[in-house]
Formats: sequence, C-alpha cells, structure tokens
Amino acid sequence: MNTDASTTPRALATEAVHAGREDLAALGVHSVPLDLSTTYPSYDSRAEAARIDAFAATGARPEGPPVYARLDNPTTARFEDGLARLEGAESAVAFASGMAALSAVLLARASAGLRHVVAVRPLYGCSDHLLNAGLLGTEVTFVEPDGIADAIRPDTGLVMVETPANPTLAEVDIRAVARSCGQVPLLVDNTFATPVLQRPLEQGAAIVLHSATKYLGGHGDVLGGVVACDEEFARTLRQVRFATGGVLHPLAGYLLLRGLSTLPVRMRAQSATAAELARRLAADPRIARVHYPKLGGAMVAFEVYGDPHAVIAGVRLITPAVSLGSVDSLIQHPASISHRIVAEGDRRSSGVGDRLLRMSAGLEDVEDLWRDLCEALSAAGAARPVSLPAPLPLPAHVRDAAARPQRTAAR
Ligand code: MET
Repeated sequence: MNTDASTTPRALATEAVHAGREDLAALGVHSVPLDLSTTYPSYDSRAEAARIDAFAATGARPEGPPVYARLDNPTTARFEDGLARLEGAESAVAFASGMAALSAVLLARASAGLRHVVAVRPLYGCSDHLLNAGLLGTEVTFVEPDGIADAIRPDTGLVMVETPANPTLAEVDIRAVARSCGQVPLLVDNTFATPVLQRPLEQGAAIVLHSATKYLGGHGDVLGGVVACDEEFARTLRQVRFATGGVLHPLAGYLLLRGLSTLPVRMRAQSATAAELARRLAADPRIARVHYPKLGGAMVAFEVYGDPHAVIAGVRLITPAVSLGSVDSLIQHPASISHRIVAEGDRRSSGVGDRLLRMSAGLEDVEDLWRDLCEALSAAGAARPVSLPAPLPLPAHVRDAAARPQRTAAR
C-alpha cells in the first residue's frame, strides 16, 4: 500500500487544517505569516518589468514576492490554495466580497465577447440584481433548470445556479444542469452547501463561487469572495482582479484560511441543529411551510401564518440580522433585506414570499434556540388559520422541491 503522504488523497477534514500551510514547518513557524505589505521593494527594475509583462501576458501568479498587493498576496494565496483543495479545483482566486467575485467572472466572460448569461432563480438577491439590471453590460435569461439548453445562444458565456438557493433552499440537480450546458461553463454558487456537503466541480460544474463571508469565514468578522476553477480561467480572473481592484485584504485572507480549518466540524454541528429545528418547525401549527434541503446544511427557511416582522422583533438569543454562516444564529426576512433589491414580482414568482423567514443555525444548544424561536413565534400570533389566501404559484423546480417529503419532517 502506498502510504506516501504526498500522493495519498487526504480526507477533507485533514485538508481543512493543512492545505495552504504545507511550508510552515520548513519556515520554522506554526501559525500563518500575515503579510500586510502593499508594495514589494526591488533594486532591479528590469526584473520588475519582466514580472509585470509575464503577469499581463499570462495572469499566472508572480513567482517570488509580488510587485504590488493588487497582483497577489502570499497570505491570501494560502487561503486560495486551501479553498481550491477543498473544492477539488486546480485554482482559486479570492476577492473583496462574493459580489466582487461574481463581477469578475461576468467581466472575464464578457471580455471574451460572451455577454449573455442563463440563470436559474432564486439566486441571492444582489446576484439576481447584478444580472437583471445588466450593470456590467451583461444580458440575462432566467429559466427553470429544464429550460437551460434552449436558452443557450452563441454569445452565452455562463450558466449560473445557486443550490441550495438563497433564500428558499431550492435545489437543482447539478449533474443534470451541467449536461444541459454543453460547452458553456456552469457556475454553481456553493455558499450555502460549502465543499463539506457538495463539490460541484465533481458533478460537472466549471466554476464554483462562494461568498466567503459566510461559512468559510464562519465568525461574522470577515468579508470576502472566492472563485474555484481551472488554472486557465483563474489566470483571466487574476487579470480582471488586477485591473478592477476588488482584492481581498490580507487580514481577511488570514481569517478565511483560519476559518477553513474548522469548516467541516462547524458545518456538521450547525447542520444537525438546523435539521432538528426544521423537524420541529414542520410540526408546529404556527408554521405554514418549512424549507430544508435534501442535501442538509445549516440553513432553514420557513413561512409563518402570523406576522414575520414580529418574529424578527421577538428573538432575543438569535440575532436579527442579514448574512449567515456564523457560529451564532441569525434570522432575517428576505423580502425586506437579502432580496429587497429584487422586484416584487420576480421575488414572489421565485418563491420568496412575504411570509418567508430565513434562519442560519449557529453553534448554540438547539433547545435554547428552539425556546427563543418559540417565544418569537408566539409573539407573532396566528396559528394555522381556518381559511388562507391561495398560496403563490411557484416555479416548477421550487414546487417539486417543496413537494418532496421533508427528510426532517418525520418524527
Ligand atoms: C445585504 S443583503 C445580504 C447579504 C447576504 N448575501 C445574505 O444573503 O444574507
């Protein structure tokens, strides 16, 4: 048996604490060096010119110290290497936020003359808005998953899905969608699942996007984004990042690498809590519908019969705040915050109704969370009423997902 550590594949939990840190022992340090330099001294201008030429021509990471922090940063590079390993990607490129990361992908494809995007709703509200408003000169066609192949045009540069989706947790079959894409690269926003639950590249996706602010960071104290892909596309992304400046701060790179080390254990614990909350919510007369993915995960969404704003006003332990993925639990009303920027009609038709709440389960004890949620739900009034307005029509894939037996609903 080959037991050579350099060739034997390592488990995700092992990679999470070692990837991006392999050289530390040789450097004689245990924690990761944090390089805050904005510029890098060199007495050899000719060599600097050659390094800039090489970057401009290839987009490959500069060898040796970077010329300037907008090209590359050694601390951020460690996070990129770690995340690439966890996603099973050749490369990863980090950005100042998830939206900066998505912007760079769109610009990279548009720079090749491929301005058309095919996307499946729901997406995170600002992703939807960036595409729908055409802010970067792109044009979007929103379709259901089975409409992807027909929507692809000669100028289509990208197919985009988010699964489980923000905020409804609707899931798409990545393999099936990847088949419909043909030669067009499929981007999967994997923010909610993380590579702990799902590795889209293994299922045919070409590009994985993360808001690293969420589970990768895990503590609500760092904003970042990252794209995992092949080295060829990473090179274009680095050139876009250099030219547009959406770089990740090195301290953020440091915190994100640190976040990766506990990602598997956090995801497991937080997912178990979310699954238990989903199970209890499904049996609660104050709840009209629970959304929890077949894949699992630490997010749960639910529709209340009562006033959703009163639930937000009523929580005391759970933090009433947008964002997700932190060690402490958060709850928000998507129609008011995360998806506010999406036009009301588009929001509703993609399943983001006014009674929907989205909760990110943290590491607190599940009984404490349940007590807090129950008190807030009681304050919101209204249990299952005798007559309700007809439910909003949902797109077929969202409807199908909701109709599937909930893996958490059984006692
Ligand atoms: C500013 S709105 C949202 C931030 C984050 N992407 C979320 O879905 O919560």
